[in-house]
Amino acid sequence: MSAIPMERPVLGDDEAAALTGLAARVRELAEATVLTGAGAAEAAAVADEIAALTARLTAERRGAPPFVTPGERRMDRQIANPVSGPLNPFAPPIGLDVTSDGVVRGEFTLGAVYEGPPSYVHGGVSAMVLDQALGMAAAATGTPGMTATLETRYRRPTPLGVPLKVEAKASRVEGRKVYASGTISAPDGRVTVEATAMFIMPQRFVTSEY
Ligand SMILES: CCCCCCCC/C=C\CCCCCCCC(=O)SCCNC(=O)CCNC(=O)[C@H](O)C(C)(C)COP(=O)(O)OP(=O)(O)OC[C@H]1O[C@@H](n2cnc3c(N)ncnc32)[C@H](O)[C@@H]1OP(=O)(O)O
Repeated sequence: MSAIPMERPVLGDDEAAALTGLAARVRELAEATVLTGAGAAEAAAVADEIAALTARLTAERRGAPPFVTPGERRMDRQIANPVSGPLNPFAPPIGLDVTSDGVVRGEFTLGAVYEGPPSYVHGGVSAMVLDQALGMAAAATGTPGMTATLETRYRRPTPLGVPLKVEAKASRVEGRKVYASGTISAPDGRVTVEATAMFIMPQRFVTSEY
């Protein structure tokens, strides 16, 4: 049971492009917010202006994030995904490609809003990125599933503000279970985080068209 309904409006190209542009500006706003030295009075004034903008957007409010018509991959319809979704200001967003042999790859840079230990990426953010990449690798086998287990091993701190790579691949499928592994690596090629995961296609989805 979720408070957000399953049914989704599907955006046309123009609206998806406009909302993607809006999300990009909000992403910049989030970074500007954590880095600004504007001072108390200016910060309060900007907060009032942003509240007015939020009210404008909320005037026409959907009950759930919209989808787009997917291309080749059904998983691409979730344009508001918090890792890869260009419509989601919380997402970096990370473009994740799936090769014909099922390897998921992406390059990305994480800024100050994702900081955990000073100057390094928050471990939960790394886990989220890996969950998405490994989940897509699992889905590429033809058996998409929910994360049942996700184990992360943080080998070295992951630096902010430099180009990182994520890579993932499924290793085996056992009925409704898919096992996958992957890494995040730093610009020097050294792995900073390793992950293994198991995804399970819920029984209720086995006969559905998902
Ligand atoms: C059609 C697919 C629909 C999914 C769509 C996903 C989108 C894919 C598309 C695009 C990829 C994008 C990538 C996304 C990446 C991010 C994904 C997430 O963040 S998912 C959110 C976090 N995960 C949860 O919230 C799960 C919560 N848990 C559950 O819903 C259930 O527990 C679930 C589905 C994991 C299993 O439920 P059961 O009812 O289907 O499974 P039972 O029949 O009880 O068990 C089957 C077997 O699995 C084992 N099992 C079940 N849960 C386990 C667990 N957590 N750990 C280990 N084993 C487990 C059981 O022991 C059993 O094993 P034995 O067959 O008897 O050997």
